[in-house]
Formats: sequence, C-alpha cells, structure tokens
Amino acid sequence: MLRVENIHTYYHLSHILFDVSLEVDQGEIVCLLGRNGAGKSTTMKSIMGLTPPKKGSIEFKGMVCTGQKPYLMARMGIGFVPDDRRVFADLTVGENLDISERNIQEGGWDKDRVYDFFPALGKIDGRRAGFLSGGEQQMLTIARALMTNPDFILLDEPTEGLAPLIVNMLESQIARLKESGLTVLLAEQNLEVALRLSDRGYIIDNGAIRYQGTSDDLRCNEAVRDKYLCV
Ligand SMILES: Nc1ncnc2c1ncn2[C@@H]1O[C@H](COP(=O)(O)OP(=O)(O)OP(=O)(O)O)[C@@H](O)[C@H]1O
Repeated sequence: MLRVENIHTYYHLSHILFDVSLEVDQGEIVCLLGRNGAGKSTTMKSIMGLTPPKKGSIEFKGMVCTGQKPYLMARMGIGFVPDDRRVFADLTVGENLDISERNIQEGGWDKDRVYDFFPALGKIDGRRAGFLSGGEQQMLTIARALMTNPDFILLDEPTEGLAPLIVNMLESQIARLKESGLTVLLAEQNLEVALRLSDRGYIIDNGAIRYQGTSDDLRCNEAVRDKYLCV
C-alpha cells in the first residue's frame, strides 16, 4: 500500500535521511523504531509531504506521490497523527473534530463514532483543547485523523509522555483500528507496545534503516536492540 524507496531528506543543508526504504502492506501495523533524533518523525513528515525528500520515491496505493502537498496526501487517504499533537487550543474538542471531517461516507467515521471509540472525549466535547491533559490531547489528535476517514494512518509516537493506564488504553484502541481494516505506520520508542501491536518493524538510526524483521525477530534479537535502541 505504501512504498518508500531510497529517500534522502534534508532540513536546509542538513542531510537527515539517508536512503530510507520501507513498505507497508494493506491491513498491517508496521513499526518504525529508533532513539530520539534517529529520524522517525522526519520519515513520517517525508511521507506526508511536510518535508519532501530531495531524492527517492514514495508510492501510495500504486501512485507515485513523492513531494505531494500534505492536503493531497490527506485526500488520497493518509491520516497523520504528529508527535507534537497540534490541537487547536482555542477550539473545543467538538470544534476540533468538526473542522477535520472529510470524505464523509456511509458507515465511516463521524463525531458519534469517534465518541463511541473514545468515550472520554465525548464527555468533554465542549472543553477547549488547550485545557486538555496529555492523554486527552492524544485521543483528540487520533480522533481528528479518524474524522478524515483515512485508510492509512501515520502515528508518530502516540504513547510519548503518557501515564501507563492511558498507554494501555491507546494500545488496545490502536489494535481495534487494525481490526477495523486500517493500515498503520507506527513510530515508537516504547518497544514493548510497538512489538505487541505490530506485524513487522524497521529500526532507524542516524537517519538510515539498520534492521528490518518481524516483531518476533525484533523481540528475540537482543544484540540489535542493544545496539540501536538502548539509550
Ligand atoms: N526542523 C528541523 N530543522 C533541523 N533539524 C531538524 C529539524 N527537525 C528535526 N531535526 C533533526 O533531524 C534529526 C532527526 O529528527 P527526528 O525528529 O526525525 O527524530 P525522531 O526519531 O523522530 O526523534 P524524536 O523521538 O526525538 O522526535 C535530528 O538530528 C533532529 O535534530
């Protein structure tokens, strides 16, 4: 469904991604693991068209879309959940969802379905997003992406900085998204959560993919984990 081939991405003159290639098939959750600053977010942003790669190609649903504008990627069916959450602080939870609604379809995501999925959000529909806790903001960011009715979601470190109970809840909801047919590329530093959720994974370090394998391979390969994931 998504094929990233040999991309090189820069911030101005800084070369950040080196020859990054990865693939995600329909219905999979694939994780992208790596330490702080390894290049996970830059990979996500390169796919979404926020930091277009200078070299290499990105294909989504069989169409080449390298460097395409983010709103066009969203129209093609990619939802983006950024690590810095970026909720509209002055709008209420409900308003944040209303302005995100796209591709309305029978049986698709709307506000009622989102509130069924995250009941805690339904209870604070009228609260300004700037006053939400970290966990509530994360639910809202995922909910906002769902309101665009995507077939594919880029989830950038959804559990970062959250309390264990919230992490557990998000993990089970992400697993439910997969059951509902969504395809996910998940950037994570929480190895346990990432491996439980994913079918396969890639390890990125210093802007290059160093390892790829099934979640079982990654779980068993202590040497690789120590080399690339331990701080
Ligand atoms: N806007 C920017 N301008 C210049 N350099 C940047 C910018 N954003 C990120 N970088 C650099 O790019 C490299 C990769 O960062 P990136 O955010 O992709 O890593 P990450 O794996 O997502 O880490 P984290 O978990 O800390 O977000 C880092 O060296 C970072 O300092």
